[in-house]
Amino acid sequence: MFEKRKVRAHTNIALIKYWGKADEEYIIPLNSSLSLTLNDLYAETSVLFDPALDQDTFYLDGEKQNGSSLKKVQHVLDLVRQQADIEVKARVDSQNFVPTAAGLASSASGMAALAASASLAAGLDLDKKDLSRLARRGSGSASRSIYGGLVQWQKGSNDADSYAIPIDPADWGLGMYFILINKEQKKVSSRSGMKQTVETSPYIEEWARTTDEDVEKMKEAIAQRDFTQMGLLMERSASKMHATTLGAIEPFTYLLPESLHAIQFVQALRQKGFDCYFTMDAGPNVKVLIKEEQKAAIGQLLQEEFGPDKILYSDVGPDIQDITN
Ligand SMILES: O=C(O)C[C@@](O)(CF)CCOP(=O)(O)OP(=O)(O)O
Repeated sequence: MFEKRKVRAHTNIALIKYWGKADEEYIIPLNSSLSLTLNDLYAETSVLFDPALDQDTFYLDGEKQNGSSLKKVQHVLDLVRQQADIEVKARVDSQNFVPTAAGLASSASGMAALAASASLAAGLDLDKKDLSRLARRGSGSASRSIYGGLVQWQKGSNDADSYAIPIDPADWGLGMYFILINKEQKKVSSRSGMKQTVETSPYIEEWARTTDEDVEKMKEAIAQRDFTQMGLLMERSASKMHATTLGAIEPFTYLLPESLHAIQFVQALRQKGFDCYFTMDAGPNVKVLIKEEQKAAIGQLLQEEFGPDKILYSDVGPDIQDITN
């Protein structure tokens, strides 16, 4: 009756950030965003709808999950059951293929892989647009992991028109370094961080108003293959996003002192003539967009400064893949 399906989806890092929801239930964002899908960080998720099960079960890296992570998975399973007109419970197994370094597993790849494997396992054959919409309901940034390369999540205004579209395969020599900052403080999740910011920060309106414009400028820079403009727009977006949290009540920041050190080191490399630009998300790690041709030189300098175990590299990743064996 039902067969198990398995999908691999890759992590994406936003160059122009998604930060804030216009609608919490449908995860409609305040602004459009634009990301780069990465090859070396991905999730593989399998789903089997099984009439013998009396409840959904979810295993993450072999550990049975309960609480909020199970609820997020069940939310996507319920949407799939609605669309497929079935009531059957499912077993979900998800594995994160990220270097053991903490804080790199992203809900984006996991939720995108879940949306695709669950819909296939329920007998639905959604196109990429509808897969992106379904993944979005699991986690906003997951809507972008349906595609490889450079991807825009067009904010839309409702469930039907808020989804990602591929912008550029980015097969012209881009790459990204991760500087892994050790984490002392408990991480504020992106979901709760953006909620608090939307509700209390005076800067959120300006964030939303200017970010759609930033997406258009980024698309122009991509079309021109203007790496410098891409890098500058990316740094401004990350800085603007993190500025909004400092205006929240109560103020908070994802930056640790080591994050600032890393940012200043990246900017110092630029003064020395390297093409490298930073970005940051809802955590202290610093990501560095580079040209693949400078990978060795920049990598060596980063490893010397931060230690080889704190530096990871990924080149550009592909669309989601059905890997049902
Ligand atoms: O990725 C970006 O555009 C920027 C961020 O990573 C933060 F810096 C936001 C990711 O938010 P997500 O985890 O998707 O939130 P959800 O919709 O509440 O699940």
